[in-house]
Amino acid sequence: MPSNSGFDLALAAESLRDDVRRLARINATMHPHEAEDNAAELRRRIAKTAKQIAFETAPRMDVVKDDWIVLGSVAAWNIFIDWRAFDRIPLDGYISISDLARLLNAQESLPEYPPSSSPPANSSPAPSPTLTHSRISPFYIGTNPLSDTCIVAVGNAMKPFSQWPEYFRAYGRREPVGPGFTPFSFGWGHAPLPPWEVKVLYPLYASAFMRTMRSKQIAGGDMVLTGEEALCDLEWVGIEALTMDENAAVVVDVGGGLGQLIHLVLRDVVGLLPRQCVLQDRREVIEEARAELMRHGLDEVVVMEHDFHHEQPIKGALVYLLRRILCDYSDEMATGILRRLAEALPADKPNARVIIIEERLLEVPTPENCIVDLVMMNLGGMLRNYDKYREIVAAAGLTVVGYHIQDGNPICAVECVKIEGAA
Ligand SMILES: C[S@@+](CC[C@H](N)C(=O)[O-])C[C@H]1O[C@@H](n2cnc3c(N)ncnc32)[C@H](O)[C@@H]1O
Repeated sequence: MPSNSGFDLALAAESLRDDVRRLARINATMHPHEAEDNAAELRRRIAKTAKQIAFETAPRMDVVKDDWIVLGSVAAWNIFIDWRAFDRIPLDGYISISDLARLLNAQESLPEYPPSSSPPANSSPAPSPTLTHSRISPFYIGTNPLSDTCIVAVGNAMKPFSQWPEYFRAYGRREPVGPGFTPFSFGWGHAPLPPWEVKVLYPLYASAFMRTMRSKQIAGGDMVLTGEEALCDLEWVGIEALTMDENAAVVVDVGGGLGQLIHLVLRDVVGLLPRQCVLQDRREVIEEARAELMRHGLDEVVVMEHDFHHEQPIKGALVYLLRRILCDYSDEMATGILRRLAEALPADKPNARVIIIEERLLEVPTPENCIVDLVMMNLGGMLRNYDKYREIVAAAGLTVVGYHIQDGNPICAVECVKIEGAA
């Protein structure tokens, strides 16, 4: 019967039952470890329907309380990650709470409140109280790239979120424009500083953040850059690079982090030489970026310190890449960054361009897309759609010549060239 919200409980329950049977049939044909990573869409649908049913049927107070439990659970896995407690739990066994407490140098009563995602297994043959891994908690082990993403989810999202009431009381009910006085800076106790200056004060957090940028598991982390599968096919860049001086700057990755995108560009774009690529970033990132590129045999990539709010020192490159940069900034600041690149584009290469690659604001935002947008607001930025890109790009003296999106992928690539006659 449909509820007040239009949700048809009986229909949902039937489709849940059918999907669960489908999954059980798939699981039956596979080894449990294989089955875990299979049928992702089906699993997602089951979980979503089950959550909807729970939301529509549970006593209303329980739904409210569930959110409180989530808050506690986040606090628990956050401290377990910080103390590397997950790393101490054997993958195929258990650890007693007292042994864990001893290894963590913590009072025994503290790890007695385990993150809810790692409940002690009922079938554990160990004397209680013990902890075992759940199917999720190995993701929180320090060597797993997802654990860095969890650290960043707390630092960029939960910490500022929890201070929103004070933030908006102090600065008014409007979106931040940056660079300082962002919810992120406020949440970390350094309101006047821009977020990147705050991160410098917390080197462990800053390195966890840089590692997440390298992660292939976050949106846009693993991109194909040529051919039919590419979001934005850069094959032409390699062809053109062959006609250019071997030491000319062809591709400049502005705010390129540890070189994760340059690495993919050089993997895919045939004809482009490492020495024709430039990676620019902040001072504290550059040394690590150089070491990282050397580790991948890309020591000929030119690595330089540069602040993208200032004049671009490399003039006349064929492509300036801005991946996951503009979404951190308000329209005014993003326009400033683009204008520096518009000024650097060569007048004699009409196909030279700035390419923006980052998550876009979806027409029908998914819950994940909404959260990313809110996290960007914490930093003083936002997600944008085609119209919003067109506005900031035009304000910078550029025009959009390509807007590339793919079904089921929130990342977009925006290709921009200089408006003829623009200074
Ligand atoms: C969100 S990360 C994106 C990194 C990389 N472009 C990617 O997509 O993986 C933002 C990058 O911009 C760099 N950054 C921040 N402010 C900068 C500035 N003013 N000038 C140059 N780089 C900056 C950061 O150090 C970081 O590497």
